[in-house]
Amino acid sequence: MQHYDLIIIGTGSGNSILDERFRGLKVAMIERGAFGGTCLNAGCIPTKMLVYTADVASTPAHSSRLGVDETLDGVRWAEIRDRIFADRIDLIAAGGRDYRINHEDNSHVDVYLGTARFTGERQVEITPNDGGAVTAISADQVVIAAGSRPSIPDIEGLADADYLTSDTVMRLEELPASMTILGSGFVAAEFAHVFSSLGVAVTLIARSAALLRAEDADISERFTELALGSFDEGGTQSGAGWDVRLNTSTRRVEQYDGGIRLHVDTPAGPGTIESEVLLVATGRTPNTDQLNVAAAGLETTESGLLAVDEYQRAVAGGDVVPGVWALGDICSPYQLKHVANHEQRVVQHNVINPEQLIASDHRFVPHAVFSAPQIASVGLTEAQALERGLDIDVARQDYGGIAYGWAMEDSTGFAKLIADRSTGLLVGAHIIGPQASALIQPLIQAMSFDQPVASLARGQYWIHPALPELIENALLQLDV
Ligand SMILES: Cc1cc2nc3c(=O)[nH]c(=O)nc-3n(C[C@H](O)[C@H](O)[C@H](O)COP(=O)(O)OP(=O)(O)OC[C@H]3O[C@@H](n4cnc5c(N)ncnc54)[C@H](O)[C@@H]3O)c2cc1C
Ligand SMILES: NC(=O)c1ccc[n+]([C@@H]2O[C@H](COP(=O)([O-])OP(=O)(O)OC[C@H]3O[C@@H](n4cnc5c(N)ncnc54)[C@H](O)[C@@H]3O)[C@@H](O)[C@H]2O)c1
Repeated sequence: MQHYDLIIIGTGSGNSILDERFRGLKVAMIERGAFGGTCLNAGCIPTKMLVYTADVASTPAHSSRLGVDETLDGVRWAEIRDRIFADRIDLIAAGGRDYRINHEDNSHVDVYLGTARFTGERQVEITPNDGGAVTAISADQVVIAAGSRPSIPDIEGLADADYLTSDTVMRLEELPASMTILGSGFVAAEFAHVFSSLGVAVTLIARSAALLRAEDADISERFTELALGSFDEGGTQSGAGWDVRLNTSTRRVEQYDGGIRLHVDTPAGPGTIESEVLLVATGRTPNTDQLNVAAAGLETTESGLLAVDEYQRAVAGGDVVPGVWALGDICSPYQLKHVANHEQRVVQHNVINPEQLIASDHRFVPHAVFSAPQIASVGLTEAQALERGLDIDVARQDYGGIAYGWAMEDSTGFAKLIADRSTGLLVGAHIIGPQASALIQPLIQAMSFDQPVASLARGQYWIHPALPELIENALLQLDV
């Protein structure tokens, strides 16, 4: 059995571990799919390239409020798709693979294109993609960066239906006339915006009474109102145009010639929903179940995440499993690329500095949902802060109350800040509206560096009359 200093399973965030400090190590890198993993090939990057395109395509729907009448003359799907994949992403993935396999920088690296599975402690067998013979290898250290995959609910008929997931929907040959999206989380919210803006009739199915239920309740409520199209104060940022079915559970899925039929239970009774395609967007499952982790003496949590400590070391039965590290979606409940990147830097440091371990910082993990409108969030929701018994003050500032918000005629967006009276520090920030993902950054910074609300608000200039005045005005309302 070939022995290595280091095995890395997965080339998403795992691909960034190797730098010049690893040149002295003999490394095996294993990848069963496209180089670069989910973010590059089927996640953050292509979705945001589509979201920006959708933002542009949807401006005519909103421009008349400014006295500008626009029309959308057409959408060239094949061109949009190929600009993203054929012209950019697929080239980067192929280039990354070629670099690891052929470049002299990587003469210390063996790349195995196949599926890894543990057979013992730090022992792995690889089934090659090309059908060749299974290879067994071992190493002193193993980094598990094998990510997650779309989870498919156990609904009668679904497994036999020709459904789409985030892995396949972006590469469709043609735009469908209609699409049902099962789920109401991140993926559903982003693709509903993308495909409805490109002219697809989108039906969104939510099991509960609100979309994006994990957000602060005010944010989830506003997003749901807008998606339903029932917000009537101008409704200019509305994602309306989606057919939103709340409190709806799916009993059975049936494929028919030309489409897919869902048999659903709704508050009004049983019914059916038909569309040309079905996108399943019901969460992601960590890939631990496919790795035979028990054979390596590794443990998983109830939700299937690989158990790790704050240094990203695998743990089992409360003890550290020597020489095994993990990062990203395989072990992280956040399932976000910036978290995977952070954990990758921690693992990278710790593998080569075993005497000076550094810990991951998960104190203030932000996220953004790139839908219509955008949402961004960091820290506690109001309900979580109250549950913790914090003495909080809450401020809410509308985009419509600041100069740039007037310029945009925004009547639906707002920022909600939550601060702890006992410390004068922010504990949560939530924004719904244009550029939310960019506007939230100074608040993440303040929380990460313990900057009090008062000095954040008045210890710096805020450019007038720019959009960040939304944040300045919200901060000034806080009585902490
Ligand atoms: C549609 C979508 C949009 C997203 N948008 C965002 C966003 O805007 N912002 C954000 O922060 N996050 C976003 N995410 C989440 C983000 O993509 C992930 O959190 C991130 O890519 C996880 O990185 P990772 O390195 O842990 O795993 P991955 O990038 O998934 O890498 C794991 C790699 O391991 C390989 N692998 C798995 N099992 C094996 C095996 N047994 N043998 C060999 N190889 C194996 C896989 O093929 C894969 O290449 C999005 C996700 C999706 C699905
Ligand atoms: N902008 C971003 O950062 C971004 C974008 C896309 C995805 N992601 C990451 O990918 C992960 C996966 O996204 P997602 O939207 O698939 O998951 P999610 O956890 O955000 O949402 C899952 C949705 O599916 C529903 N659901 C679960 N089981 C169901 C069932 N049996 N029947 C019907 N509905 C069901 C849930 O109620 C929820 O609405 C996210 O958690 C996120 O971390 C991030």
